[in-house]
Amino acid sequence: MDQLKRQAAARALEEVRDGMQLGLGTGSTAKHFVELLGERVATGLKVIGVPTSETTRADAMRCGVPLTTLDEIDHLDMTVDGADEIDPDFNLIKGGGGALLREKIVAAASDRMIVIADDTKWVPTLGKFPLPIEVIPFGLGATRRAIEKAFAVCGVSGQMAVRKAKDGHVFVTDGGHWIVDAQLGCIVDPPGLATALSAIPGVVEHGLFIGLASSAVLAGGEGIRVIERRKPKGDQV
Ligand SMILES: O=C(CO)[C@H](O)[C@H](O)COP(=O)(O)O
Repeated sequence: MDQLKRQAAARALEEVRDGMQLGLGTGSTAKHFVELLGERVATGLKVIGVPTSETTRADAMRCGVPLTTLDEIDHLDMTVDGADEIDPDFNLIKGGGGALLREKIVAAASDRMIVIADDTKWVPTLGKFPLPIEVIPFGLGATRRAIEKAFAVCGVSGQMAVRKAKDGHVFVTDGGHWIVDAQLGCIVDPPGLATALSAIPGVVEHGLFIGLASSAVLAGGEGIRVIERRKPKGDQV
């Protein structure tokens, strides 16, 4: 599986051009991209990256990829990031690694978002992977009740759990927030659910990426598939 992830990352690297400003994703697949990009930078490629997490920042620095911020530059040419699920409309679930907030800010600031993944991530319907929802710890009970109401309005339901880190303590995001993972099974209307979750005050961000991904590079046993999204970028929630 790790080999497939690296193959997808290598294919995405072919889209990188000299002088590009790049969003650098988070997760095991995106890490391959950062490592391969570092190898190209070492042989003269000129790019600059904006990392989507402190982990990716550390990886990029280790690999020699020059970094900047969205305060210093006004747009990104392309973001390359992984995903937990991708559906045929290019709706995504992201946030398995807890970086969904910065990932979404960076993707939204990019002209293109290429999703790199092994092909098990390509699914007919989103929802088997628990949906990460980044929340403010204050008033969490009220926020959870509001999320349950949003689920009911959007025709989904399921258990929610505050994410724990490996040491058993609550997982805290780079932004200092918590994550609630929701086991929904099948999300019938991802754009509708995204809109409903975005309207809840205690929700900082959610892992539904709607209208952000432009293409997917999927690596599987039978090779690599590059799938382009037909609709133009811009209907993101
Ligand atoms: O959204 C993410 C992190 O917040 C990751 O891109 C997603 O979890 C996929 O990770 P991996 O490449 O390790 O399977």
